[in-house]
Amino acid sequence: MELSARIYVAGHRGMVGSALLRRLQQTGYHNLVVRTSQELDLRNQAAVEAFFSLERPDYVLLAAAKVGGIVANNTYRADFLYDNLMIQNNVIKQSHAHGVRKLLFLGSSCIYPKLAPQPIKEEYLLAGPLEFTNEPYALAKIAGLKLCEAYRAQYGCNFIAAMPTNLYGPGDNYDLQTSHVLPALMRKFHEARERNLKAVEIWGTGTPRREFLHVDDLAKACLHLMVHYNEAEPVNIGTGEDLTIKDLAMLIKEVTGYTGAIYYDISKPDGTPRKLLDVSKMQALGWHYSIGLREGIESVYTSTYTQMLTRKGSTKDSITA
Ligand SMILES: NC(=O)c1ccc[n+]([C@@H]2O[C@H](COP(=O)([O-])OP(=O)(O)OC[C@H]3O[C@@H](n4cnc5c(N)ncnc54)[C@H](OP(=O)(O)O)[C@@H]3O)[C@@H](O)[C@H]2O)c1
Ligand SMILES: C[C@@H]1O[C@H](OP(=O)(O)OP(=O)(O)OC[C@H]2O[C@@H](n3cnc4c(=O)[nH]c(N)nc43)[C@H](O)[C@@H]2O)[C@@H](O)[C@H](O)[C@@H]1O
Repeated sequence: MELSARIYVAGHRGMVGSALLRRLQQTGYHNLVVRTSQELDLRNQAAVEAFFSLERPDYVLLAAAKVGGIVANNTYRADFLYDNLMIQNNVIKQSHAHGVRKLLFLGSSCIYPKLAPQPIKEEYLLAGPLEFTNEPYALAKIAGLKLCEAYRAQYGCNFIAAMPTNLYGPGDNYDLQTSHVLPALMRKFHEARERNLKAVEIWGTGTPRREFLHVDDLAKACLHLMVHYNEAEPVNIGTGEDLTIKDLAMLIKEVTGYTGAIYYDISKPDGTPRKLLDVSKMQALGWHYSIGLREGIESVYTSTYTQMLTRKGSTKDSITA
């Protein structure tokens, strides 16, 4: 990608989109195209066509989606399926219609079967039933990666698909009902310490295992793929290491300095028992993560906590959002 190329970052205000924007700017790309969802609702087919006709980007990074944790996915099942299908169908189709040279589609590790062999290889896709709680979202993401594959087969489009593991970092969602586990526990432990609460509630049994990648590492991986990868098959992006939710809670409890008790609400779903990605394909392409989990959690907590103290950043960044 030439530094002068017109690059559209869809979802630039999100956790991933903003990390992509930071990385592109740090790398010297200066012809970047962005729109908020208020300026351009990507579910609106005519509006997306008009946008592409006006802006004619050379490259597209598709990081716009309806995203949330296990309870949000299981609550807003129709919205997670419909919104994500509409967003990706419109952006991928208009990217073809307007001659975009390369598009990166972001899926998720939840596309794989609930009980896939671990670590999960890309070829395990569709080899078994999905996890119920996020099946709508997973089906949308599978449709997105298949649509990229189909445009490549039929029209020769260079549309590639990355499957990131669970992510965290600046700009994460801290709403306790819709967020993912890591930001949720960071907020819960922080507020419990601030309010001197006796105990913190963890959802589920604490036994599921999860892999976590800092979003700045993901952004580097995405740009690496934009430069070095031109194949149809999706590529897993992760650390190749996981831990139990219980151990994650212990780590976040230690980082936040909370000293109270923990209890488990087993009425909440555990979801997939484990979804550790096989990251050998990405390693073969010459990329490896660099931000360790403890280091990443400490840096996110410190920066978010400082922002909250100085009342900076959008409410989304604030622990008390
Ligand atoms: N977070 C994770 O753990 C994780 C893991 C694997 C994969 N991913 C993937 O990474 C991508 C980004 O996730 P994220 O965590 O960055 O999510 P996020 O923080 O919620 O950001 C999502 C972005 O999508 C935009 N958006 C949503 N609906 C839209 C619409 N109708 N029209 C236009 N824009 C819309 C939002 O724009 P506004 O801010 O302007 O409203 C927002 O900036 C998604 O494809 C997700 O599936 C995320
Ligand atoms: C990457 C994302 O993975 C998501 O699955 P998934 O990791 O289970 O989503 P999370 O919401 O991160 O939950 C991971 C695990 O953490 C447990 N957990 C414990 N305490 C909490 C809490 O306070 N909040 C949350 N949110 N979880 C909590 C939760 O029950 C589950 O077993 C998919 O739903 C998305 O679609 C996406 O694919």
